[in-house]
Formats: sequence, structure tokens, C-alpha cells
Amino acid sequence: MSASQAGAAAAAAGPQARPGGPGGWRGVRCPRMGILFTRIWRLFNHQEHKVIIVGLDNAGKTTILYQFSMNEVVHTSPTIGSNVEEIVINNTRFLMWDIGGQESLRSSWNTYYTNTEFVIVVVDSTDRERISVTREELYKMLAHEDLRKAGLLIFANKQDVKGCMTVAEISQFLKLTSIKDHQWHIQACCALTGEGLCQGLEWMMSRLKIR
Ligand SMILES: Nc1nc2c(ncn2[C@@H]2O[C@H](COP(=O)(O)OP(=O)(O)OP(=O)(O)O)[C@@H](O)[C@H]2O)c(=O)[nH]1
Ligand SMILES: [Mg+2]
Repeated sequence: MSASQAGAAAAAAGPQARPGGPGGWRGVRCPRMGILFTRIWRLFNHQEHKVIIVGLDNAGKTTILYQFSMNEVVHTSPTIGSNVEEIVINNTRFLMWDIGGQESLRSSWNTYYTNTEFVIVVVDSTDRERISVTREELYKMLAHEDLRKAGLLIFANKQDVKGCMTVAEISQFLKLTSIKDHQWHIQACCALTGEGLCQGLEWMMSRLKIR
């Protein structure tokens, strides 16, 4: 269930990095071509898309980050500061920052905003009491100049828990249809099984393609 708004290694191989011989470059070596090749390679393959993962404490952000990077459920403790991992999907590189969600840490979320292309907001779908706090934090973020162009992916996490809020309820509580100045998408998921996480990433990939 989901809804949406509208729908390196070779870089090191400079002229000196790989000598001729088994597995190495063969033929005429041209340093200038090497530099040019390296630049082009960086241009097309080394572009990293910065993503920040935010949301209230206990929402499941760190669990999601490590499902993405290791494809497994890790034992987590509340994040103090942040975790960062590089995720590569079909040659597309995402640098994902998982930022601690405790109240005392939220005022420093904005120090991560520069150059962010996607904001992933993780919602604990069982936490009805604090959905209004998530809404406040969400609109504060969207108003920030550094996130003006960022796409917004909302994960309605913990869908495995009986009686949790549905995607429709969360969309309504967060007033998502009122968001006109950012591309957004909401995706139901369960970080423990990984269900729904790929669909969220696919949405991000689809946004990159139409730019
Ligand atoms: N039932 C259920 N539990 C989950 C799910 N995702 C995460 N959890 C659990 O929720 C708890 C908090 O998960 P974390 O990933 O540490 O939460 P966080 O958002 O990183 O929290 P902070 O670092 O404090 O901001 C852990 O016990 C997870 O195992 C889920 O989809 N379903
Ligand atoms: Mg965490």
C-alpha cells in the first residue's frame, strides 16, 4: 500500500595505478587520456545522492538503514548523533545518513540538510500519541531553505503490529495532500522483514530518472 503526489574503484586507476601485465592496462599508456577517463568516470559513476533518514526516536530508522546496507535486522540502541552508509542500487549511489530522533537531538537535524536530495521520514505507525509531533517536525523541515528541492519519502513503519495506523490514516494526520512544493510518497513497511523498503527506494530511483 502506498500513495504518491504525482504519481570507484576505477577512479583510483589513474595513469599510475594499474601497470601492464595480468589484469592490468595493456597497450599504449596516455596520462592525459587517463586523467580524462578518470574525470568522466567520476562524473557518471561517482555521483552520490545524499539522503537523510529522520523521524522520532524508536521509529525504526537505524533498523531500516541496516536493512538497506546489510539486508538484515541488527540489534539497535538509541542513536546518539548519526550513522552513515553508502547504498548502491543499479549503479546509483546513495549516501544515507540516519540521524538520532530523540527530542534533544532534533534541533541539530538541520546541520545535515546541505545538499540533501531526499528526506526519508520514518513514522512508527503504532505511535498514535506522537504523530502530531512528527507532523510539527515534518513541516519545520520542509520550510528549511536547504531542503527546498528535496524529495520526501515517508515510511509508515511497523506495519506488522496489529492495530497500527494505516497509510491512509498517517497521510491524513500528516496532511500530506497539502504538500505542493515537494515531491512526496508514502510507503507502508516493516523494517523487521524488509517488506515495503524496496518500493520506497524504487520511488526515489524513479524521481532521479525524471530530473
Ligand atoms: N515490530 C516492529 N519493530 C520494529 C520495526 N522496525 C524497528 N523496530 C524496532 O523498534 C525499535 C527501535 O528501532 P531503531 O531502528 O533503533 O529506531 P530509531 O528510529 O533508529 O531510534 P533512535 O535512534 O532513538 O532515533 C527496535 O527495537 C527495533 O527492533 C518494525 O517494522 N516492526
Ligand atoms: Mg537509531
